[in-house]
Amino acid sequence: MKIVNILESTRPIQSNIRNAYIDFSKMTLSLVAVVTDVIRDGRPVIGYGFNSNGRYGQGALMRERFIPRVLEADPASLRDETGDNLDPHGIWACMMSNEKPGGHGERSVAVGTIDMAVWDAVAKIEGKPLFQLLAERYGNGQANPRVFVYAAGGYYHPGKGLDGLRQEMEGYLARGYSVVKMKIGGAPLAEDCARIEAVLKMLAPGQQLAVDANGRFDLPTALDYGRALSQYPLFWYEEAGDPLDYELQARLGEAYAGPLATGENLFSMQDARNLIRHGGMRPDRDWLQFDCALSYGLVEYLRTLDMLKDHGWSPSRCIPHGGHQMSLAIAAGLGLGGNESYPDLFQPYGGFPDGVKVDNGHVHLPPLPGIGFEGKADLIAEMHTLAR
Ligand SMILES: O=C([O-])CC(=O)C(=O)O
Ligand SMILES: [Mg+2]
Repeated sequence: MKIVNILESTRPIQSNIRNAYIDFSKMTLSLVAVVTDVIRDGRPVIGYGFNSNGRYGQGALMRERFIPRVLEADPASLRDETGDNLDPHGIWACMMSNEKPGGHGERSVAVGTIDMAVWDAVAKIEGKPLFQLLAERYGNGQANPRVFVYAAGGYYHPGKGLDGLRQEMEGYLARGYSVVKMKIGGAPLAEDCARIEAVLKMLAPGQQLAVDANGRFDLPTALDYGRALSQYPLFWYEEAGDPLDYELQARLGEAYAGPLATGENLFSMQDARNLIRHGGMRPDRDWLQFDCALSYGLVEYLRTLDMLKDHGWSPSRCIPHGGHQMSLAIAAGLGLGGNESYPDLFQPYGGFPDGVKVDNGHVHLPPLPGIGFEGKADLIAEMHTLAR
């Protein structure tokens, strides 16, 4: 068996929201299809992938380097030891041939997006859900398809105001989420505190709020916010400072007792390891948000999970950024703490298979072959425009 083609296309996911750092008025992503010559139910098996919001489409890199390397390789070097399926690790090594170490953000999104499509194809060829395949190959053999999810939103939005924020959060809570997240750092501290208090007042026992500064603060501002936020029972305080400022993260962790979260903008095992080595993150309460779709894919994420284990961290402290089904599958297969979701944003890419309901902050993944994209009608329709 072999890969016969890899297609990519840049697709819009723009909206008029804003976080503390960027607006999403021109946001795009790359959609990828890995077409194989394996036939199932009379059709070729095609794996699909896409990158998470926040980093734009990656077509140029894919077309110039990563796709030709795979298509020009000896197909035998990309198969697993059975010869009947692809080897994601071999394909990853092929994509990364003639690439120097370091500088990960330059290519980690392009590689991670193709890697997602490869895993989708591998699980479909095996005829099982990716979460089950992962539990069998890398986990304890037993997947847990019930996964914690939280609702991310609470963006700054022209004319939104406190009423708009409350309405948005009410919608998430009514849909069964128990944790909701909102942006901070895009308004003065006093205004952000008023926004936070407006949401906290709506929460019932067992429901919690997380806040996300998107890397906006210098150390004094991160600490000022930390002092103000410590009066609230927050689920977490996310990405206070620049993602690569491990010293800031460590100083904040000494001053702020509540849970901190970060990692969505760390794009390799080595960067994640620097956070663990130097960022003062606390394995008993903090959260790690590395997103495989931005950071070289699941092949690299497996290395990151190994690194975490070596440093005494449980995979249950990981709740990835991005709100895609790939991380849901990893969470169910390998025991992550849950996954982000954007109930009303970045559609049709985010979310769950049709009919999956959030119940008490959890979803139950249906046993669809692959990552599960075929279970989401609007998403698979978009994917079919690329290849079917
Ligand atoms: O606003 C964004 O860039 C997305 C983000 O930080 C998140 O989902 O945590
Ligand atoms: Mg974030």
